[in-house]
Amino acid sequence: MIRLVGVGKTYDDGTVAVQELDLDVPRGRTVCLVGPSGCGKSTTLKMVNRLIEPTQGRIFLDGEEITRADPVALRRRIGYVIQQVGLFPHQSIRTNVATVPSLLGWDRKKAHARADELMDLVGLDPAQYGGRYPHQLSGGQRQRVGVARALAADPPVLLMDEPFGAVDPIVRSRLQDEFARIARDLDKTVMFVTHDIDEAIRMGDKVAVFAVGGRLAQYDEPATLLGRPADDFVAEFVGASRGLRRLSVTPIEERHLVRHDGEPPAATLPIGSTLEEALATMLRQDDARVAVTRGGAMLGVLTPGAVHRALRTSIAEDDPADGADRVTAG
Ligand SMILES: Nc1ncnc2c1ncn2[C@@H]1O[C@H](COP(=O)(O)OP(=O)(O)OP(=O)(O)O)[C@@H](O)[C@H]1O
Repeated sequence: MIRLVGVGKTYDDGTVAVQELDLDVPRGRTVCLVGPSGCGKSTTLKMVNRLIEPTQGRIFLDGEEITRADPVALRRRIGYVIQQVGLFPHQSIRTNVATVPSLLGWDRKKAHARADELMDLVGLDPAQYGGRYPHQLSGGQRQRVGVARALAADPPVLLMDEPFGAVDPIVRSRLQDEFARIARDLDKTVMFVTHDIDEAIRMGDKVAVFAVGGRLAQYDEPATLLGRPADDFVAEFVGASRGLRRLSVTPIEERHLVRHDGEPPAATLPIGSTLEEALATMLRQDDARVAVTRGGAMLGVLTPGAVHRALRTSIAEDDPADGADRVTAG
């Protein structure tokens, strides 16, 4: 859907922000660009909607080279969400969300109906918030408005630059979950910039790790990134606790389950849920076991020991040097 081929950007003062970048963002998927400050993430994003022109290489959207496209028409196909949401302070939330439909010439009633529908989608009651002004909302609510506004013209592509950077961790985690659901339900192709590896792993179907100087250090699915970092830089960036981070990307499989005798546990999860969900379920109750089901039928039981073994096995399978021989059954 979005394809960068040999893309580079050297600013006028000689700063090399991005080097020889090849990146393919598949349709309907979310790709997170992550890396330390100044490594060229935002520059990359802005080259896709032509806020910045590359000095090298070519960028394609749906097979069409974007440098040949009219920038205004291009931006209608690409929603853009940034951290400082940039809402119009003297316009109501409803009017803010309806900005793009109004620019596209929709009549006011239709544009406002669309705005209400989108406010609902991002979890803001239009009756309660539609008439308010931006300063009457919390930071998290403003971010939701930013997402709603970017979705208003129903663009197939969304570019998001640290959209949830300015809100507290709890609100942030809710926004991440809700946005992931919306992107999936609406089948959006998303490029998402963050400097937070946890956010990248949580949101990305694939994650591109950038090193300073705009070099792409690794481009892989989250589990591969955690299991097999391409080099020391990536290993350090994903961090020493990458074993823990695997919890959220490792699905429960049948081989992880133990047989149960007697009374089955009350808590259940469908097979394919993550080990993180299993652990969270265990922590919510006194019984530390979870029944794992497929189509309502129980396949077996997950215990804390089984979660530990599953995690150790998955680390070992990816990186035999990291303890394969120490994983024991039982
Ligand atoms: N207009 C500009 N002129 C010169 N250098 C620039 C310009 N804009 C950005 N840069 C430089 O390009 C490099 C990449 O910047 P960019 O904003 O893409 O990084 P980033 O990875 O998004 O950083 P952050 O996480 O801090 O937002 C940085 O060294 C930055 O100082």
